[in-house]
Amino acid sequence: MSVADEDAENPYLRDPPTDFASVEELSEDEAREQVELLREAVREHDRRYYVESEPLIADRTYDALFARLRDLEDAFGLEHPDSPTRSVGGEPIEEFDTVEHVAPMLSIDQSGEEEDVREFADRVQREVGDVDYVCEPKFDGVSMEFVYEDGRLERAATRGDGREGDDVTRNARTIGSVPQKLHGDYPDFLAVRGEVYMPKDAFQKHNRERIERGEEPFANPRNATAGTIRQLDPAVVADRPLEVFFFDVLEASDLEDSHSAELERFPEWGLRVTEHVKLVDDIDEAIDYRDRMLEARDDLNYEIDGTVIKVDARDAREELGRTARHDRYAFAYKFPARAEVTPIVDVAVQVGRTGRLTPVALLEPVDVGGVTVSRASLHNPEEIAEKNVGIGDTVRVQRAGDVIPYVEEVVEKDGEGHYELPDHCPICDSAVERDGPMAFCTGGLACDAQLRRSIEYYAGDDGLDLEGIGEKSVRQLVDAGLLESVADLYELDREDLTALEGWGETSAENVLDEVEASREPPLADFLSALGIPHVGPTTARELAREFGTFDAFRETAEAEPERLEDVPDVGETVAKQLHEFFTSEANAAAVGDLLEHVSPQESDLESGGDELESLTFVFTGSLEGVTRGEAQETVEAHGANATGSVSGNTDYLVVGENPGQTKRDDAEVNDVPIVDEDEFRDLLAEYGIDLE
Ligand SMILES: NC(=O)c1ccc[n+]([C@@H]2O[C@H](COP(=O)([O-])OP(=O)(O)OC[C@H]3O[C@@H](n4cnc5c(N)ncnc54)[C@H](O)[C@@H]3O)[C@@H](O)[C@H]2O)c1
Repeated sequence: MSVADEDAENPYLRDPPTDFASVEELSEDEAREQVELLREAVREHDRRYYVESEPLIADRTYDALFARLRDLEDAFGLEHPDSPTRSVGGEPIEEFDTVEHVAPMLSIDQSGEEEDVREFADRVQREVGDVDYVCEPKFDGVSMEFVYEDGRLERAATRGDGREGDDVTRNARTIGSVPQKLHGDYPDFLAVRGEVYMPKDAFQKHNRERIERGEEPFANPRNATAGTIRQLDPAVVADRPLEVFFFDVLEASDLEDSHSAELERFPEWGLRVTEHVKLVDDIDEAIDYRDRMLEARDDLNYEIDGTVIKVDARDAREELGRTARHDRYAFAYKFPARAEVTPIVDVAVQVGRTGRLTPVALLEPVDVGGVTVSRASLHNPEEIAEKNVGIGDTVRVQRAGDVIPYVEEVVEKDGEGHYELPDHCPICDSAVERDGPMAFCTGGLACDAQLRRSIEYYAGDDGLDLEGIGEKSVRQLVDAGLLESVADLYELDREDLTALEGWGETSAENVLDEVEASREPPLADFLSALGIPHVGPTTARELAREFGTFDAFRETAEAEPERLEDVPDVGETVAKQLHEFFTSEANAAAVGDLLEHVSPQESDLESGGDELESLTFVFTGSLEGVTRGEAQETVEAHGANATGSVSGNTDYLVVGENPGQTKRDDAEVNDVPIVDEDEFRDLLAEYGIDLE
């Protein structure tokens, strides 16, 4: 990418500005540069949104970037056929067959402003005269093409880039409202467009189950749908409740002469249509329709983000034509973002690494500062009682920085009383105990949630950073009975792993190599990996620096905890936590088991200088001659930071053998230089540092 400063991140990727200087204030060169950055960012946002289903920014922010790009292209004559303003959506993904659509699946021109809707109607009037419009809800789901030949479902595909999409027929067949066979007097060939979605109630239930199983919940029903339809295993899709509304004919061997006439036939053929379709004869009525739907929105069991106004007559549609991106016969009149006040639909309980229970409110999705929020923390039972929050209450939701949203206050009380935590753990059924304002599951590592989280932490960014061991694989390994403690990681063997679904020789080998390479971790990493409350990588580094060996540290923690307070970063609370941790029988046993397999190295954190100060390194894959932990320790000893994940603040990603894909992708997105081991050694040599 051609950015002036190679190390700078594209400013439109994360937290981009949405207020721009007027286009007249830019010189041509500035405009060109901004257009280039915007194109690159919009392409990346499209990929994250359509392909990964994990957008980085809110839709409103994306819309502002897109509009800016279009404005600049128009004002400076910079249109280009490869610009994202000239195409739709994302590329198809590799795992599915790519299929060409029967007819292009375009996007819809859209706005939340009444004056833009009127402008659309004026243009229609100018070009084709008076028309009737069909008004429909704009479903916020995933757009798909369904092809029926002789009444049989032959193919279902995602929109992809509008021309080609992913063939997800096997998944679509598991959706109850997608007929395998049409009824009545259907055309021999029929390609229809429909929107697949997850009903709101099913979404809440599904998210609750995910939270309680310790999985990451989906941000909103649209993401849940997109993530589900792209599952490789149709059984997973069948297990998740999806529905469809059909809303357009893409092509048919026998066409009606209006959209409304076609829609009327859909139910006759078994194609589900929303009951809210309305035929109107002028734009004022279409605007009224949108206002009424805005009021009805919360009563529907599916998400809508506006209404679509479509010219009814087929010949007028044809005459209006299309641009590369959208059909000119339709316009989406979007709803404004929701207010940050919303009802609590349900409460799920999350169990953390230390057994702490966190109640999570499941909300009707609501817009908070441009981000759709569908869950919010209720923190702890004391706070719930204080705020008197219960299921059904309407609450105000807040977000503070990156922290997960929380319920600030009740604005409308639905019933008496407040939510009470269960007295048994939802995962392992052990008794729940209160400790001050908080509640804990007493199951310890016998509780699957605590066990999984401890292992994930040990293997995670703040622990020993074992690539290939993350949330999904830990769940699989625990469910298969292969891990009953953190130490069991060191007992895994090839046969166990390759017998698991989705594991091949290579992935098994990589994980075993990672585990093997972690047998002599730097002391600081080992201390952090134990997951002792309040002891993260920074405190662990200070402790390692102070005590040098694990035994010296443990003895002090057990016998003279007050001495720990001499260490920077350690106060009375942390010293007490450390003492309690090492004097608990269960923890002592768990640490003892680990030490059978692992020998933390003596720390020499003090020995370096500060040559690498202000640099941040991330390592991935295995290096020759040294472990990743040792490489990290070396750069840290010389004043640099070594972190577990790549962000805009990373200076170098050092890539060894079998590197992780996510870190590489993140480095590319953030424009972080990627160096191999030789380059890394050369870089250190420039500072007179030898990697041994
Ligand atoms: N946050 C991000 O990074 C990001 C990235 C890309 C796109 N987006 C968002 O996606 C949207 C643009 O995506 P898009 O091009 O898919 O447009 P869109 O989803 O807003 O509108 C077009 C879609 O509307 C659907 N639709 C629903 N009901 C319909 C009906 N009754 N009739 C016709 N079509 C109907 C169609 O399936 C069609 O695909 C924007 O709102 C944008 O903010 C966000």
